[in-house]
Amino acid sequence: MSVRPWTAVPDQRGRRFVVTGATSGIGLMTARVLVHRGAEVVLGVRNVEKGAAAADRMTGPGRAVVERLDVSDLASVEAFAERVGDVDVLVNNAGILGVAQGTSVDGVELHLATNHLGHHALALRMLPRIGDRVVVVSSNSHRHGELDVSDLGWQRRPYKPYAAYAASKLANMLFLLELQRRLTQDGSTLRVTGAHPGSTATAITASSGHGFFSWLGSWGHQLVGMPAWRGALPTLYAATMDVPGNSYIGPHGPGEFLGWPTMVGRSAAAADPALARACWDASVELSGVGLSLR
Ligand SMILES: NC(=O)c1ccc[n+]([C@@H]2O[C@H](COP(=O)([O-])OP(=O)(O)OC[C@H]3O[C@@H](n4cnc5c(N)ncnc54)[C@H](O)[C@@H]3O)[C@@H](O)[C@H]2O)c1
Repeated sequence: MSVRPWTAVPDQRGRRFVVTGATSGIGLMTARVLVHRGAEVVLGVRNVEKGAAAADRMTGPGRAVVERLDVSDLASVEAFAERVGDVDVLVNNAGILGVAQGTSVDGVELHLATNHLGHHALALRMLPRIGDRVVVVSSNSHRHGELDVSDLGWQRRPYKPYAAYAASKLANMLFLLELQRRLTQDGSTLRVTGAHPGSTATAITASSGHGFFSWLGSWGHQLVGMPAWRGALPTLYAATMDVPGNSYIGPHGPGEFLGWPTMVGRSAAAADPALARACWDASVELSGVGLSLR
């Protein structure tokens, strides 16, 4: 398959976005490009000083505003969703990888709480005020993910940081599938799209493990990973181009490293409607937030 180079993010004047985790890496670059193309972008960030410094460096006809958001904390998600107002697009980007076993303030395993559950709650709380679409930033690591909905806290299995990351990224894919299914069933025209950045040299490996192999993996990632502008392209494509709901956009090219945004495949588990429903039900139970379009 030949895929044409794409960097032409359409004019975004008059459009409003939320990007979570916009102080570094792919989220920072996504927000920066959107502001450059004329959008107003709400940066949902844990550290508002860092957010303000990032916003100051964004130039263009658009503008960036900073709002506090700890996506691993369901109370913070609720407060953010109440403050943020109407948007066209929510980009669920914030993420952590390979951290030591731990739980969020709500008692949920940290990868699941940050990468999936907080974003599930955020999207569902904001949905009545979203005009166009929700973008789920997942990863092809979802292919290695196994989601045991009866043991989301890793109580009955030995905890493995990368397995927990992959499971949370599979949960992202299942959320994409199930939210789109429910919206379509309810007659909504809202779209849900997914993105896989490809291997990108960002800070995400900085918090993962401290052993030799973690260090080696992190170092290798920095050495061979794409620059953040390139890793942001699938997200920008999924957020701004006219693609159908449930599209999953990633780089097409040699391995994970180069290539231009296009539709890419997903694992069988990520397309399993029964698993998507089970993940949805478990997430609603943990977060207390379900689907309401009003
Ligand atoms: N870098 C890669 O190779 C790669 C590959 C596939 C998928 N991804 C995905 O891309 C997304 C962005 O990652 P990145 O590589 O830019 O990493 P990064 O570490 O540079 O950025 C992650 C951002 O999320 C924020 N964040 C983390 N926990 C948060 C919380 N509780 N509340 C609010 N913000 C929080 C961080 O502060 C940071 O701004 C993640 O979802 C990741 O899984 C990255």
